[in-house]
Amino acid sequence: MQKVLVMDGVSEEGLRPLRREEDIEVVIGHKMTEDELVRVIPEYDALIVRSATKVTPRVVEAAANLKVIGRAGVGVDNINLEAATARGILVVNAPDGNTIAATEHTIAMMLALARNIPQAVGRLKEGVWDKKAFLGVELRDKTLGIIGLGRIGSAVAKRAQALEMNVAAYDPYITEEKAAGMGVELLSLEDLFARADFITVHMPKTKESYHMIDAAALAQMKDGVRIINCARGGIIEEEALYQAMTAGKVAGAALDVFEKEPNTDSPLLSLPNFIATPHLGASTREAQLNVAVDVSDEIVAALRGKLVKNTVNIPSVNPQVLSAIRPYLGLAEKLGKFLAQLVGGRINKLEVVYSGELAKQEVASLTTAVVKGLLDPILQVNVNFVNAPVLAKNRGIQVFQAIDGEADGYASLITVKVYSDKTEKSVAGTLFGVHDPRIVMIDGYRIDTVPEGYLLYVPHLDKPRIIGPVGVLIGEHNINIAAMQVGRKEVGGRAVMMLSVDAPVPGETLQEIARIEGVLDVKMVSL
Ligand SMILES: NC(=O)C1=CN([C@@H]2O[C@H](COP(=O)(O)OP(=O)(O)OC[C@H]3O[C@@H](n4cnc5c(N)ncnc54)[C@H](O)[C@@H]3O)[C@@H](O)[C@H]2O)C=CC1
Ligand SMILES: O=C(O)CCC(=O)C(=O)O
Repeated sequence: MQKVLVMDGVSEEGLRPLRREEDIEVVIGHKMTEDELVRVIPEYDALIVRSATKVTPRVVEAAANLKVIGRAGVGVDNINLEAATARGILVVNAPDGNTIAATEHTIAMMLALARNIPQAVGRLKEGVWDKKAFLGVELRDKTLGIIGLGRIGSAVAKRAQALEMNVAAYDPYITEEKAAGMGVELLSLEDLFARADFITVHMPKTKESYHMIDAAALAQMKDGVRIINCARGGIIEEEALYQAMTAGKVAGAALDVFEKEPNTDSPLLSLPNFIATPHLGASTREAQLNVAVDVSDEIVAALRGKLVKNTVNIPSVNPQVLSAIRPYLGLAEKLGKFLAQLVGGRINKLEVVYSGELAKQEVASLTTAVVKGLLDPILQVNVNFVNAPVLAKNRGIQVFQAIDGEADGYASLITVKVYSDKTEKSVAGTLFGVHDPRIVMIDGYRIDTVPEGYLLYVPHLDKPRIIGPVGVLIGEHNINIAAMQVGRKEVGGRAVMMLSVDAPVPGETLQEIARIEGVLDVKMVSL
């Protein structure tokens, strides 16, 4: 039975995909301190959170059985990705389900800001009919500056255009053509600050975006600018915003998010032209159902080892690419595992070259599979697709990936070369048909070996009275030889013998084989 802990009031209805799995137990958690979460987390295989629960390094460290963390929403800044990745815990999110909710909230905040709606409602509820105090501004013909033109930013742009606003954006990661296709002018940040009457931010909180709107940025803006943040607290420096509002530089601001949440004592809340909501951007019935269903589907897939679409800490692979590379994943991992057992010394470099049909695919996941295979026999920790690249980096192993059109007559070929401080070794593999993996080259020697079970690798000199004695020694230990191939480049030169055996050959037999005249080395490999 796998256990999933669901925090932060994720929609119960949306948990249906999890609830219908008989071998998955869903536990609804109440609000917990970090210490409480640290205490209970070892029991769980999966954790689902919104933004309230902080998945800190301590929580991750304690999570002995955790395989996946699901964020029922977009932003994952409450999850320590570095710690999760190092522990091999997959992090997934639900990036599409609340786009419209956050977009509509942004538009609602902009309109509320322009027409002082929250303040007017407050006065009326106090019994004051005050028409004069709440003179607003129109949106038509005003310039809206959007910082971050992703899912929500573009949906905001579309709605602002319907309100007859001029829409400009700053987003260093999208092309001018893409923005132009939305009828949005892409500007530098300075130009956006200089031109916008309203500014709304829609990017994640990163090192780059943290306090992006600070005193210096505010000083570059138009007098009377209005600012909205329905993305993440911390993008706007709140103290600087407070100063700019009291100085009259900023005519109004609307925040759905604060640097510290919950937040009920921000000085901003005392300003009459400041409005705020308690992180309600995603709080619609529809969005909460969408994100809960999406994240539940992802958790089920992750626990079953199936394709997960919205991975945050490993590259997502689109389904078409995945179906092309999936048959090679096992082979790639075995090539790494094979070399790990052949190469001696401290590994410092790995090269993976893809040829033939595979050279046309996105092969990053195959390289991760090779790294996983290479590290698995070496490390004590659990190596998986999430932590393999980090573990390689931490051990100083440089990983290079290249493509080469020539597949040496095969439909596709994966060639892996490993360098250590003592030696270098290479192996190449292919698939015959769809399900038939083969090692076809070792150190440039042609061979044809099924990468499975126990393999004996014996480089030797190409001369009589070597193959026979090796076979006899193995037979004397009652170990059956299932297959044997020899590869050589020239008669009488060096050659490679590969034997598939039905059981591991004991150490003393390996030593006896090594003593046969002409045998250069002997290694037992288990795949
Ligand atoms: N208030 C709420 O309840 C909600 C908040 N959000 C937040 O909204 C934000 C945006 O979400 P999506 O549009 O779905 O994300 P997205 O990933 O589709 O778009 C983000 C955009 O920001 C751009 N960007 C990244 N760094 C930037 C920088 N330094 N300067 C300018 N642009 C930058 C990216 O190129 C991308 O186009 C996220 O932080 C998310 O957490 C999302 C949903 C609900
Ligand atoms: O779950 C929520 O209410 C917040 C959603 C959010 O901030 C996000 O999806 O990034």
